[in-house]
Amino acid sequence: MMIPFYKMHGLGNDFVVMDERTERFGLTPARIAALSDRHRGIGCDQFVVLRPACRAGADVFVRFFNADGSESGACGNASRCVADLLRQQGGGASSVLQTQAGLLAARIDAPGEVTVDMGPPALGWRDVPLACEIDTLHLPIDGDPAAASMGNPHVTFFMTDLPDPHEAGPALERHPLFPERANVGFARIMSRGALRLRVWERGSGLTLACGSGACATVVNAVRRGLVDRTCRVDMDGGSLTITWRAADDHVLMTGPAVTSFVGTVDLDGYPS
Ligand SMILES: N[C@H](CCC[C@H](N)C(=O)O)C(=O)O
Repeated sequence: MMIPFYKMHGLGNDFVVMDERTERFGLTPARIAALSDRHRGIGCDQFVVLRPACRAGADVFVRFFNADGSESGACGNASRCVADLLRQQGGGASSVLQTQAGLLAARIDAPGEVTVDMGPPALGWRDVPLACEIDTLHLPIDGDPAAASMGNPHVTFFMTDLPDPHEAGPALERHPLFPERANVGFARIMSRGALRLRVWERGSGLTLACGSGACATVVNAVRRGLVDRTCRVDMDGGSLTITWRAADDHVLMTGPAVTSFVGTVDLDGYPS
């Protein structure tokens, strides 16, 4: 069964996008993980599935899956890519994405430049979620991190020298304090308007960029009084501009979206 897919990326955080708006392809977690494998499959950080929207005002329902097959409520870089894909398919400059974390408004600012309203952060311990009632601004973990949710769990360590995320990332991703695991951000403040970030992502490992991680990191940095509400986030793959808007508590994320290629894959060769 030959199925088309789009290969896309946001700052090198890459995706396979499959469109199930008219037909289902039996995309189980096992099949998604096999397709996401960089040696035996197509290869990607996240696998994105489009479904018909079922909430009023939404243009499409988008589901995000990590390379290990686990599902996430949010994926900022992929959200920008889906918005650009809708534009390529004849949509206008504005679209609304239905996600597990809520409705996201997206706007094409210029070709390949997209702003997504990621909605408000969730800052309570149950929201992240954490395993017990704890102040999310100072977690009882070495390095005194903060935690926040952008529809997915993020823990942020503020440091002067960024470590190799491969060293501490895997254990922190699965720390007992995070019952749904966590995306682990390592951030260095450069000024009131800029920070450097590397993220060990839940279910995918180190990526070149993490959109929801950039949002959560700016939120946590503002909460700590370290940066202003509009901040540039520099990651290995490039930079995003994040604004945590005081007027409505929403977090806006602006950055690129790229279609690398379109392909087809025979799903019969992958486990169901
Ligand atoms: N690994 C994340 C999902 C992808 C997030 C990242 N790629 C982004 O751009 O937000 C999680 O399991 O919550």
